[in-house]
Amino acid sequence: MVPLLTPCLSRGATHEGGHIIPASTRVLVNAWAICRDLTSWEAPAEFKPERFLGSGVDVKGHDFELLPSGSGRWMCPDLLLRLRMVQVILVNVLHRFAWRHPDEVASEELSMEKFGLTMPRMVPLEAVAEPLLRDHLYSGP
Ligand code: HEM
Repeated sequence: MVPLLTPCLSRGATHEGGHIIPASTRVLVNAWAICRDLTSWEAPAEFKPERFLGSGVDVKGHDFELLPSGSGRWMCPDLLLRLRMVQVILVNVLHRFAWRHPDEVASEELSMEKFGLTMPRMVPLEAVAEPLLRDHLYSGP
């Protein structure tokens, strides 16, 4: 995740969410804080992908409560490719391997993030992959 979107400069005076933004103001949108806002999300810090089932909220920049790739003219041009790649990679690794963590680890420890330009994990994720298919299906062409 990228916590702060690309800095913008207001061309004219405007107001947003009760705040006055004078002309020529440098504005940083805090996407991290937006997607943890309790007025939009229930238990935002919990990993609950099912919250999106039937919600109509997506990541393509139309829903301002969730902006992992920004929005509008300056949003990330890689978004659509990335959405496809995530599906292809995830389906492949889940189909071919059973995954588990090597040790007993509390789930809170697993989800901790480190702040920066991007937000890497606090503790690197270790995972053990056990093949689910027959051996010859893992060899190259
Ligand atoms: C997980 C991977 C990625 C994430 C989370 C991500 C996220 C973002 C975000 C949040 C922005 C700022 C959008 C805004 O300010 O409204 C951005 C901009 C941008 N991203 Fe990505 N990005 C990713 C991967 C990539 C890749 C692989 C490329 C290139 C191949 C790329 C190219 C760009 C470019 C060129 C911009 C600037 C767009 C502009 O200002 O016109 N991104 N990205």
